Amino acid sequence: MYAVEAVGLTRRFGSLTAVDHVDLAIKPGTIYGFLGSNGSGKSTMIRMLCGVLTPDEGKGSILGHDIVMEQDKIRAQMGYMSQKFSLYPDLTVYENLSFYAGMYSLKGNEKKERIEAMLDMADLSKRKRELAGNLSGGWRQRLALGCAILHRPKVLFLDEPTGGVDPMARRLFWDIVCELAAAGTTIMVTTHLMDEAERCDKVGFLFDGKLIVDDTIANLKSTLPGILLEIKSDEPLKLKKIIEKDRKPYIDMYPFGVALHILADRNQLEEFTVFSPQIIRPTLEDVFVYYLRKFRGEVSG
Ligand SMILES: Nc1ncnc2c1ncn2[C@@H]1O[C@H](COP(=O)(O)OP(=O)(O)OP(=O)(O)O)[C@@H](O)[C@H]1O
Repeated sequence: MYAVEAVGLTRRFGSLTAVDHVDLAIKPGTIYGFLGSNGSGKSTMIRMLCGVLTPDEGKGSILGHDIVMEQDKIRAQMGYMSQKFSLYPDLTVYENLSFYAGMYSLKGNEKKERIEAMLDMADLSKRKRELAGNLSGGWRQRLALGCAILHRPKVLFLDEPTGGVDPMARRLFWDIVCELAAAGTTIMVTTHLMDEAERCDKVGFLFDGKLIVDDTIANLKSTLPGILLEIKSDEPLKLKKIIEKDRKPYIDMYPFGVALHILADRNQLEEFTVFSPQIIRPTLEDVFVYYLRKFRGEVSG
């Protein structure tokens, strides 16, 4: 049984199709990274899976339970941390955890134990009497995670959990996420950051509400066609124009920071020797650029 499954899941807002017939099948214990530019539909997808929004078409299930009809069976097994961490700024760290414990119907010793475990996990024991509103970003984020996993959910949705958090706090957060997954929790997490995506077992890439990539990182990198060349240049756009003018053959070509990346077949390599290219291993960003350009029909080769 899949931990998270969707078949043709669709949601419209007026004439806009925010999520467009998305299929997903995520196995238990997976960290699934959900990527895509602003407005591509990631939050809408997660909000449908969490039962906050009703789909217009398609079906979804969490641990085999229908996301529309069986929310009561899902709620106790699912955690959700939204973009705007839903903490109460006027309550202390402890009171926030206590409030969420109440929402999950945790009582007595179990409630106490779980709150202590979360304070420990988030390294917040010394700050348990501080107001949540006074915590800095990284602490607030870990408190929000603590509130979302108090009840030991089997499936956890994290919607851009590390926005506005410094790199050190991000790393700590991800260490916790990886530990949860190693213990069997299925995690679906949205991010804009490639280093975070690299820590996922599988990634999905949404564009205009459509899922255009859905695979393991290793598979995605190994199925990129041809060989990837990097030509360092302060003016990659100018270099691109020169190569286009020379009508050199390639599969795809695009500026990449202070370089030009060219995907080429092995037998096309010698065409580029004059530019002293390096053969490089594709990054996840190269993979997304390729699939996005292919989806838009912009890949020439
Ligand atoms: N409640 C709503 N009413 C109308 N339009 C909405 C609503 N929620 C989302 N949208 C629109 O649906 C599209 C997808 O939004 P969504 O928030 O799912 O994208 P996203 O990929 O999560 O973006 P971001 O990375 O900025 O969070 C956007 O065009 C957004 O404006």
